[in-house]
Amino acid sequence: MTEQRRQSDHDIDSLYGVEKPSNRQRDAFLSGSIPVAVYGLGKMGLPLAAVFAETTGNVIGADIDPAVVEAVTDGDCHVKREPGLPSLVAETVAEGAFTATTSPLDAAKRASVHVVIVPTPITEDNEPDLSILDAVVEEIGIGLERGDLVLIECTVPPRTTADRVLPALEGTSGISRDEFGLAFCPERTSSGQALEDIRGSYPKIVGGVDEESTRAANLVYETINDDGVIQVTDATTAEAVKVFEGLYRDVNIALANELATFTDEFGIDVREAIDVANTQPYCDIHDPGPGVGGHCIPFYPYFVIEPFETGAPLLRTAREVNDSMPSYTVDKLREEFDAERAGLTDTSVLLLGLTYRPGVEETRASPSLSIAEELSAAGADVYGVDPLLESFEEFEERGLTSLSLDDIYDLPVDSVILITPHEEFELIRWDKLDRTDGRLIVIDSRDALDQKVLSQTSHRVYTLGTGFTNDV
Ligand SMILES: NC(=O)C1=CN([C@@H]2O[C@H](COP(=O)(O)OP(=O)(O)OC[C@H]3O[C@@H](n4cnc5c(N)ncnc54)[C@H](O)[C@@H]3O)[C@@H](O)[C@H]2O)C=CC1
Ligand SMILES: CC(=O)N[C@@H]1[C@@H](OP(=O)(O)OP(=O)(O)OC[C@H]2O[C@@H](n3ccc(=O)[nH]c3=O)[C@H](O)[C@@H]2O)O[C@H](C(=O)O)[C@@H](O)[C@@H]1O
Repeated sequence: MTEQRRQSDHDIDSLYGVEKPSNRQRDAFLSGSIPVAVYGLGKMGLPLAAVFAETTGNVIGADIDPAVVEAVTDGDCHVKREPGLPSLVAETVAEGAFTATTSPLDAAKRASVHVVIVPTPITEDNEPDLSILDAVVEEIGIGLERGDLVLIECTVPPRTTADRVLPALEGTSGISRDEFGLAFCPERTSSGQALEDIRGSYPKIVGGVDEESTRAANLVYETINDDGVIQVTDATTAEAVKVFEGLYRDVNIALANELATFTDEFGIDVREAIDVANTQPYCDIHDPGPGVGGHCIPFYPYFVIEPFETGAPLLRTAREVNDSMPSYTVDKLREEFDAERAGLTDTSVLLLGLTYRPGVEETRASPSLSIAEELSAAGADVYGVDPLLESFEEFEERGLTSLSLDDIYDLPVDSVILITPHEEFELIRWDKLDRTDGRLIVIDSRDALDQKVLSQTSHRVYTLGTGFTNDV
């Protein structure tokens, strides 16, 4: 770690508009004489701050959550299931390369490079909520100095950096826009592989509000991203790149989900048809499932649908299709119980996997939330297992009773819906799961269950996008 740092170059303490050769600026950045502040130390911000600390030796993390700051200060890693992150946080904190504060203003006054990676959620009305970003930008503006560089990494609607952040920084700091740098440099990382992605699974994108901002941002990210940096025309282009990645994904998943609803009428395994269609290079249909969760993909479409006049019928329709999948999943189960003329009332349903995807302890927009709600409303007894979750409050509010994986064998369960295929579910002993009166109905919404194992049971298994796969 320390061998990366060059001889300290104390007469360079900022990057924007500095009339020094780029290699001298790079050496100064690597020597730690240009302090970096990272605002937001969550799933994305903590690994990012740790990598900058490893690289420059001089990072101040700012997070308004005292528990987060306390953990970092103690060298602890509060973000779970990120390979390599606990040791990197411990090392960089022990080395004095990484400190944390609950005051963004304190960080802003001490840093010359400001990296913002705080939440940019949407409101109940699906409007982008940039209030957290605005708050951080205001603090940075107060602490801003000439030559500073501000890098926005959190996903925002196109035009936010140029039309909202830039004027806010000028207004709060009193410094004119040609005396500090501002660029949009989207975070393209996936939870569970954050360090690998940040260090260069794919290129970093940078787009500045002016050429000098783009140049300075490029210099910063070239020090941490081994796959290189793509400089785009401006900040809005960079914002569009990030949002387009997410929009592509939401629309593509919607196509896969809509195709899956043809399974029974076509009488085919739609998943097989998708896999084979994807064997030619210009087809990449994604996987059908019970819905699209997380705090990114389900929300990015609203960063384009809501703030702009231009119509977005395709984006809206894709959201409707994906948002219909939890009900579609419940309907598959309902059809089964209706066939027995029992309906869902007083049946017991076990939900396997409540987070939005395997291995990530996140439940925002998770399909399991609406599936639990709909089943409870239909009069079913709903149980749920998720080995990643410690709190089930938002599910209990929806009528779900949480269980540990070991408890499921004592349950008088009539049906099981596999929603999120955590690897722990591979240990389930399906032959020990039995229904009191009749055959256990299993809905595999992710095509994740071992059909060989299930074929040795009498369970009726319906796989979303495939149909019945064990209908003896
Ligand atoms: N989670 C993901 O997979 C990805 C997220 N992103 C972007 O990164 C942003 C952050 O995502 P995560 O790290 O997952 O969120 P997170 O919820 O895990 O962490 C956000 C952190 O920001 C802190 N925070 C909130 N308000 C603050 C303020 N005013 N000042 C300082 N810190 C504040 C919170 O205490 C929390 O620790 C997202 O909004 C998204 O735009 C981008 C790519 C991937
Ligand atoms: C294009 C892309 O892969 N973007 C990533 C995505 O990460 P995220 O954690 O949101 O996971 P995801 O794999 O997109 O899954 C989102 C949701 O969609 C579902 N999903 C995903 C892929 C698929 O074929 N079918 C499907 O139903 C998942 O089950 C999940 O509920 O969004 C991140 C983000 O932008 O926040 C981004 O940085 C990540 O690289």
